[in-house]
Parts: sequence; structure tokens; C-alpha cells
Amino acid sequence: MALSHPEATNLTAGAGAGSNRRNARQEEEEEDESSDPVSITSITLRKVPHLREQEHLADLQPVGPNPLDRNPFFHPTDGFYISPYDVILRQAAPAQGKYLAYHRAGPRNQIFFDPCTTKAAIVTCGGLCPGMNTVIRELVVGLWDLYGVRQIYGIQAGYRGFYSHHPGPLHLNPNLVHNWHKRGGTALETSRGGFDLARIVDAIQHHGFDQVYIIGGDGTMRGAVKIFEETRRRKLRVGIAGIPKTVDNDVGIIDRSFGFQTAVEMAQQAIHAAHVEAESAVNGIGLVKLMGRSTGHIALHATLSSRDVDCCLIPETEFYLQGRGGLLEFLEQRLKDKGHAVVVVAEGAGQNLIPRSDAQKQQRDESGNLVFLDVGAWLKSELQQWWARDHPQELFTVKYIDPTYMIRAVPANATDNLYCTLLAHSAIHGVMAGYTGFVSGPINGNYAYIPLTDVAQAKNQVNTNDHKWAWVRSVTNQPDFLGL
Ligand SMILES: Nc1ncnc2c1ncn2[C@@H]1O[C@H](COP(=O)(O)OP(=O)(O)O)[C@@H](O)[C@H]1O
Ligand SMILES: O=P(O)(O)OC[C@H]1O[C@](O)(COP(=O)(O)O)[C@@H](O)[C@@H]1O
Ligand SMILES: [Mg+2]
Repeated sequence: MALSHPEATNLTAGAGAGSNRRNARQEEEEEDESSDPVSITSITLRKVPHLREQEHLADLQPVGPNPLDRNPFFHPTDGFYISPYDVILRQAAPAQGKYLAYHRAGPRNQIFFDPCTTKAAIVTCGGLCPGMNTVIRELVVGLWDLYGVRQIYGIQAGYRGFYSHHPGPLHLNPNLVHNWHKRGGTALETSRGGFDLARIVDAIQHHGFDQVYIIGGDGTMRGAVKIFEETRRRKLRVGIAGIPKTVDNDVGIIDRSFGFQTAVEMAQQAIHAAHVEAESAVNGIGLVKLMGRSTGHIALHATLSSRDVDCCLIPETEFYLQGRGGLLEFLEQRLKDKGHAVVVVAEGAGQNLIPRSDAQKQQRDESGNLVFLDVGAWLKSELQQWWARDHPQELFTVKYIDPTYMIRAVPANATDNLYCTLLAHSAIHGVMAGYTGFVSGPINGNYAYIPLTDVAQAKNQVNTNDHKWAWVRSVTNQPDFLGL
């Protein structure tokens, strides 16, 4: 029952049966009656930084009770406001009785920002993802309606927008953003690169922003950590919240990233088209490249939902073309059996197989990400060469579809829209309560605050040893490529 985090000695939990969202005090009480000493050995709380922990802000006091007390649509009753002892457990089934816990997200009874003077900034960075506009919209409407904040600004075109004077921060209000959740992309615009820490924090100071909401992927979150650290180094009173955006679902700790479900749905359409093309040709192969630089979640989920896929290739497992147990042998058999085949390949799969010039090996995008070669185009060419070599007299066709931008540029579906709303509101509640350097996100279905540093490091890869991947292989009956 020991608590590993030295600063949270009040947090103790009882047996882990039932809900994984448990009030630690409640569990402490339960523990006396029905303790199961074997099932839990310790809980480690991943504490989220609070403004008050900074030496120069040690005397910071709440500005008052949460304005939701006076909101006609809310009637806070006992348990409405979240206490610091209310935690979310990360592991539904812990290893060796050890749990990681995170602060539960939601409104606190005291706030540390005066809504009349608060000045909030919102920025979107990196590639597009369905739901970005919904998050922006809900940040604006949430700040305005829940807390009465009126100075809300959109930073345009990513991190560089903080310091480029043209066009400058855009004053946002609920009327302006009213319909944004119905639009794909980001109305604030986005960009890669341009991360100039000193100039970004100078701009935060210059404009007097005391809340900064940063929507972006893994690169953006690494930048957000640096901004958070620099605001502390400069002794600023600024709340920084990250909202993880990654269509690939490659961010760790949280259950899934927003836009992912919309992306899987869109991917189905591409797979369906590839299937129709392949079925309608003699020896037709439909080839679809899906997003996923280091993870194959979209490919995996789309494959399992579609059931038209004959082979799913993801970055987490290697594959090879020639010889026994290779892709070509498998496809030859499929064409013989069915007359057509559908292959789904995640963009990061097979990168090690594609020949590269020295210049290509060095190529990086503006954010410093390695530029991947097009595995779909390479695979198409390999398949065509193979068939021309081995079956020169027989008809054959490969129809290659790359739906990347069609998938990520659409508006979020209903589920993702609701998810974006809860994410944005969770972030606002956390910042208003004085938390900083955190990310809001769902863990086992409950919303939590997670230290930015944890999220910036955590990866979420497909576990190729688990049931889901085994199921993909049994559905497709594809080779395991273990003859490598
Ligand atoms: N390690 C890093 N430190 C600081 N900023 C970074 C870092 N990596 C990326 N960024 C910045 O974050 C922004 C988005 O990064 P990018 O990798 O393009 O997209 P994503 O955040 O979606 O992964 C860019 O402005 C980029 O300069
Ligand atoms: O052409 P762009 O805008 O650089 O984007 C291409 C890349 O963006 C992605 O959607 C990933 O973007 P993020 O890293 O921003 O999430 C990849 O799937 C793709 O490789
Ligand atoms: Mg990225």
C-alpha cells in the first residue's frame, strides 16, 4: 500500500476490483473492510505541475470560487468539483500490483486566474487531423461560457505565428468559431518548423498571454515542454496545456487520439475502392497506403473493420518480397485462388527495403522529421516488375491509392467531435485550476491530466504479440515473414 510519489502521501488505494477510476480517500476507507493485501502493492501518482509550486509564485492564492457556481446551467453538488485526491489508474490490470495514477480531469472548486484579465492563446502545429477545428471551437466557447474569459486569441500558422507579426494573433469569440467543428483542417492554419523558443516566449510575454493551449503531435508536444520549461525559467505566471493531435494514434498513455476514428472510417472508403478495382480486373491488386509513420494503428483497425484486405503491412513488423514465405509468393497464391488481392501498407512499413540515394537518406522536413519514401509507389513498381518477369503473358494490374490528405482533411465524425469537446473542456478546467505543463486525455475511458513530459516521450506502437495483431493475421491469413 505504499505510495511511491513522495509528495502525495495522502494517496492510498484499496483492492483494484471494479472501476479503475477511484477516489483514493474512498478506497482508503474501503481498504479497512475488504483489504486484499496481495492485489495492490503501490500507487505512483504522476503529479502535474502547479503554478504555486514555482518558488516565485509560492504565495499565489486562488482568485475565488469556480464561476460555475453561478452558471445557470450548472448546479454543482457534492462531488461535482474534482479534488486532488481523485485519480485515474492507468492500468486496468496492473503488473505486480503496481499502479500509475493521474489526476482526474474536471473543474476544481477554486480557480487561479481572474477571467476578467486572463488572456489565452491557442495554436495548432504539425500535420492536419480531423477535429482540430472542434478543439479550437470548444476552447473558445468553453473559456467564454464556462469561465467568462473574453480575451482569447488564435496564433496563426503554428509556432512561428507567435513571433511573425503578420497577421498577428486573431481575436476569437463564440460567434466567429460557431461553425468551425463542421470544417476539416485548422482555421488557425498550421505549419512545420519555425520553432524559435526565445522568440515564442518573448511573444507570450509581449502579448501578456497567461494561458497557452497547444494543439499538435509528438513534435509539437516536445516543443511545448520547452516552452513550459522556459516560462518557468523566466518566472512567468503562464499555464501551458497540450492537446495531443495525431491521426496515427501514436501518442502513448492516452486511450486514443482525436481524429483517429474518423481516419479509420475514411480509410475504409479507400480500401473499398481498391477492392472494387482489384475485383474488376484480371489478376488485379488493390494497394492502399495509409498514414502511420511509426505505428500501424490506422492500417490495423481499417483492416479488421473492412475484411476485404488480404495483407496488412505495418512498421512494427518487417516483411520481405522474394522467396519462401515472402509477399510475392503469398500474392501469387491469392491471385490463383481468388483472382484479386488487396494490400494495405502503412507509410512507415518497409522503409528499410526501399533503395535510397545518400541525399534521400539525409532528407528531413522543416520540423526535422525524416522524409519517408513512398512505400506504395515502390511496392507498385516491384509488383509490376515481378509479374512481367514471372508471368509475361498474363494480364495483371496494380491500382495504387494514397488517400492520406483525403483522410486527414475531413471534419471529425460525431464521436471524435464529442471527444474533442471533452478534451478541450478538460484542458480549460486544468489551466483555470492552476495546473500547467500538462496534457488532457482519456485513460481507460476517464479524462486525466498527464505531465507534458510523459506524453512527449511516450509512444503507442502496435503490440504484435497481442490478440489484435494475431486476429489481423488470422483474418488475412497473411505470412508472418518469420523466414526473414
Ligand atoms: N524536438 C522539438 N523541439 C521543439 N520543437 C519541435 C521539436 N520537434 C518538432 N517541433 C516543432 O513542433 C511543430 C510541429 O512538429 P511536427 O513534427 O511537424 O508535427 P507534429 O507535432 O504533428 O508531430 C513544428 O513547429 C516543429 O518545429
Ligand atoms: O505533407 P505533410 O503535411 O508534411 O504531411 C505528411 C505527413 O503528415 C502525417 O500526417 C503526420 O503528420 P504529424 O506528424 O503532424 O502528425 C504523416 O502521415 C505524413 O507523413
Ligand atoms: Mg509527428
